[in-house]
Amino acid sequence: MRIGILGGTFDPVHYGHLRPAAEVLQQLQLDQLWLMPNNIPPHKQQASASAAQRLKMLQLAMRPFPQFSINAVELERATLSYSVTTLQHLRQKHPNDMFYFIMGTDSLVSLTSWQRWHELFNLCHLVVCYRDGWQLQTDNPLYSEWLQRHISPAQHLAQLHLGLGHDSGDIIMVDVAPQPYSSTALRKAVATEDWQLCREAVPTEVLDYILAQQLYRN
Ligand SMILES: Nc1ncnc2c1ncn2[C@@H]1O[C@H](COP(=O)(O)OP(=O)(O)OP(=O)(O)O)[C@@H](O)[C@H]1O
Ligand SMILES: O=C(O)c1ccc[n+]([C@@H]2O[C@H](COP(=O)([O-])O)[C@@H](O)[C@H]2O)c1
Repeated sequence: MRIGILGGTFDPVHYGHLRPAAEVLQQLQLDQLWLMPNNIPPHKQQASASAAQRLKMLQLAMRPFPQFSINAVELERATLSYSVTTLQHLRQKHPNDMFYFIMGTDSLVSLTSWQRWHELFNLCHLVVCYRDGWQLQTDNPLYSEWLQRHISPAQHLAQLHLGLGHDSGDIIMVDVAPQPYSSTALRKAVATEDWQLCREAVPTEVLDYILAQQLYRN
């Protein structure tokens, strides 16, 4: 199987996660899409909502997306959620599957600060979705790697069909409809009662849950 993984803190989940993931699933003709909440984000402060609350919000959000499921492997690990550790584990557990790790351009531009980042190219393909305000600059240490590895979804699929593709190592650049939302802006929007932004960016069931649990009020 070919499996897309969107890792994140999801504090809270929003359409900037869900819609690009759905587009990637379709454009790359993937079999499954896993949402993978982290436990201890390596490069961020600890989440404001608990792991159980972030998981519940994901469960509510994914209902309209039948090919989405949640992989909670990082929540079961008490250490920092390094992606390389997770992908090594997943490759061992699913030796016949191919993994596509999905991220926004904000994550791509800081990839060289990730733990053993170069090993990711032996474990999965990276799928990069456009995110407003972020672009890989020529002076980024990743730039030369990107030049060698980047490919469009159509080229990637054509190579697979011809039997010329690889199990891992491509950087697949996917054009997705821009989603100008972030969890940071949404936490602020809840605190300032900007319900218009909340309703636009978060599924109704998730917003109801945020309000019922009194999350992000300060
Ligand atoms: N609006 C968006 N468009 C495209 N990709 C996104 C968007 N929001 C988040 N992502 C991607 O989803 C993944 C998980 O993101 P995360 O859960 O950290 O959300 P976030 O909105 O970036 O959170 P925060 O504002 O707290 O930093 C990351 O790879 C990130 O690049
Ligand atoms: O492995 C790392 O060093 C690493 C550094 C930063 C982020 N990540 C992963 O990238 C995904 C998005 O992270 P974030 O911080 O934007 O929620 C999530 O799965 C993180 O665990 C991983």
